[in-house]
Amino acid sequence: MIGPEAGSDEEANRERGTDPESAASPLLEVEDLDVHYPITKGLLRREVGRVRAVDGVSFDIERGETFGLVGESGSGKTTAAHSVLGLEEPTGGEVRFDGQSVNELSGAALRAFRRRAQLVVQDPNEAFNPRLTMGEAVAEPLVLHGMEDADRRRAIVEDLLERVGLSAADADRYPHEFSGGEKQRLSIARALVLNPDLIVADEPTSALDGRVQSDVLALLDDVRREFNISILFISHDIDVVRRFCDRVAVMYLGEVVELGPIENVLEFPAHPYTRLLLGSVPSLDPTDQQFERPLTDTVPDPADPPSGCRFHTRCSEIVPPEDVELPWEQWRAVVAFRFTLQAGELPESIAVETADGKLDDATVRDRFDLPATLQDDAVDAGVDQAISAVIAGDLQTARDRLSETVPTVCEQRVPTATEHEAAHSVCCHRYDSTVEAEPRSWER
Ligand SMILES: Nc1ncnc2c1ncn2[C@@H]1O[C@H](COP(=O)(O)OP(=O)(O)OP(=O)(O)O)[C@@H](O)[C@H]1O
Repeated sequence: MIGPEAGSDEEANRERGTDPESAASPLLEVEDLDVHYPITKGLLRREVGRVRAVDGVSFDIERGETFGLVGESGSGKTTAAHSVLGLEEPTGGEVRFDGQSVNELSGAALRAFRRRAQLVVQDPNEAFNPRLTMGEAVAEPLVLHGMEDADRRRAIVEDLLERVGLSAADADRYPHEFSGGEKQRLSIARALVLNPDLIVADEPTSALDGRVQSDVLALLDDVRREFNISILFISHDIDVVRRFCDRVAVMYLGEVVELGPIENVLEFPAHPYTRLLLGSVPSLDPTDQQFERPLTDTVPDPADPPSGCRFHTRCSEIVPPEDVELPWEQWRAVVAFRFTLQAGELPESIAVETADGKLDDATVRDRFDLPATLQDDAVDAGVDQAISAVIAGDLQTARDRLSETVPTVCEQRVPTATEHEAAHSVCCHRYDSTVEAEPRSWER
């Protein structure tokens, strides 16, 4: 073993989860996790709202598995990761490690957990004290956990440095003498020194260049295999997750919208948000189909998330009301108009022309790809009124008119997780048998 000596075999087995009873359950279980941050106001710090950074998130991680959490910045990945490590107290739900609730751990059990679950952060420059040699830095957790024998610490550190592709002599060098990639290798060595069962890697390669990124990913993969370590891998980059993870959960505004085996989710993405993330990965193949753009680029504020499906304000697959009869392109143009106005993303030219009193119906239609007449009479009338309101500079009336004209189930009901394929679930109304809408086809 790499780290400090364990006690009895039974204890060691229990700690590493290799006794038959604990090995049967996942190493990590995250159940209905909420982390809400209060928004306060005034001297008395009165709570006026909450940032729902993580909202009802559930997933498991098996022993030796690499599980990815992917989503845009602000989707709640880091907050979820910090709760897994017990660094952030959940507002609701539970994190269980080897069957035990992380937030109820204390004394020896808490110390054991701190040993068994380690964090590797994004920026290796922040991870090391410039005044400590790398040997001292990597050995620090051993000291904190009571290993007094300096020769033994040194032997463990030298062995680890070689395992992560550096040399034993590097133990005597200081952080500034290493490149970013080498420092990230050293962070991994430090995470390994206590013989962990779980490594939480928060964007571990996003501060590194392409080639170095691949080397660090390969190293993480090697140590996972060699030591049967589970990895919770956090990234905004779906392509990195594809190369590295066994399963993935896609997060949007604090919620998991799709979860399943990596090849399944990324080859047959069911959720429009997953499709959007995949579409934003540039393809080397020019014959690849271009994906539909989101309705708007504005990511809503997690302190005030949209009702129903949180993605509906950007979703290019948003479900039309049952009584609306429009060709797909017209429906898409109408909802893009609606949610662009709602997000306040009015094109600058329109804002200027409104102020000058020069805006007319044809210009608004042109900017929003709206035809002169829409095929559905009721929608046509509502859009006419909304355009008149935009020309008059009354955006609130325009928004109200459009939300009355094209209400959608996506804003009215919260979608629940539906089984899409084996072990693959998706939260989208298009997969709900009670909603009159089929999933749209996906081709890459
Ligand atoms: N301590 C805090 N107080 C208030 N809001 C917070 C706090 N920490 C995070 N948030 C908010 O919670 C949301 C989720 O943040 P988080 O850092 O978990 O997202 P992320 O997906 O990891 O994004 P990034 O990749 O940018 O770190 C964001 O809107 C963020 O502003």
